[in-house]
Amino acid sequence: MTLNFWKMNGAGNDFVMLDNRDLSLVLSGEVIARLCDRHRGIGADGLLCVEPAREGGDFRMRYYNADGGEAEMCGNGARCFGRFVNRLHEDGLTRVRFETLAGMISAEFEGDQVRINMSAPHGLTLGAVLPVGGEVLTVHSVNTGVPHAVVFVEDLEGVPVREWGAGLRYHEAFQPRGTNANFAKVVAPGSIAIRTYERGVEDETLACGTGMVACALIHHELTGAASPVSVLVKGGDTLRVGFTEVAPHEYSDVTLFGPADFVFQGSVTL
Ligand SMILES: N[C@H](CCC[C@H](N)C(=O)O)C(=O)O
Repeated sequence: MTLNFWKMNGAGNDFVMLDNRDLSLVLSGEVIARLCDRHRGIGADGLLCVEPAREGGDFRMRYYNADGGEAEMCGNGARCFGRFVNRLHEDGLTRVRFETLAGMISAEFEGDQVRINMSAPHGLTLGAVLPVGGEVLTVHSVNTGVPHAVVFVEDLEGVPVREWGAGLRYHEAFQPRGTNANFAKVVAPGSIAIRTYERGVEDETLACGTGMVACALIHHELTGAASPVSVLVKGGDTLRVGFTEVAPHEYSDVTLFGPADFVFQGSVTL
């Protein structure tokens, strides 16, 4: 089997992109993990497939983590997915709606920047006190398409992200599905910096879109910071998270605005 792919990058979170509109590709989790392997494959944090719509969208987005497991949603991946399907239509689209396991997502294009309208966040909780890695952390959580734990710290650079991240990712409080783990610090009101340990990558990534949204919403919850919140990620990009608080701890019109770049095109024969 020969796969023609694009490698794309959303603020440092990187992906293999496949056009499977004819549903001819049937890839096992093992093959996806091999494609994402940084030593034995192309190398990526995840893989996205374009599939035909089933529920009224323009397309269906399938997202798989680097370990080959399917996840409900990927914020950086959704921006790349939007640009990828636009490229498949000779960049003739201005807006695209796509189905995900987390609900309908839409993307609008501004050059190489993309604004996505996220699914409604849910399950927001504040202030759980959890033992992690020999420390006791104050942990907030919210599902922004996938589950996220959020810990605000003073010294972001000093956080043992792999140790604390894995500790939260596998913590009993977040089982059976586990969670992504984010560590954030306030740079200024409405401006935060974050680092993320991603479920299914099982390591820190240079950016996590759903994690940025989770941290921005928690920042608003804790400080009242207005929309949009600027989020500086490990890879050095700053993205914007917009939202409307429609009731206490309830949000609509949640958007994520940032880059989605084509890196290279290729083909692999398996
Ligand atoms: N690793 C996440 C999915 C990808 C999230 C991240 N890459 C993003 O940009 O939102 C999970 O399994 O919940």
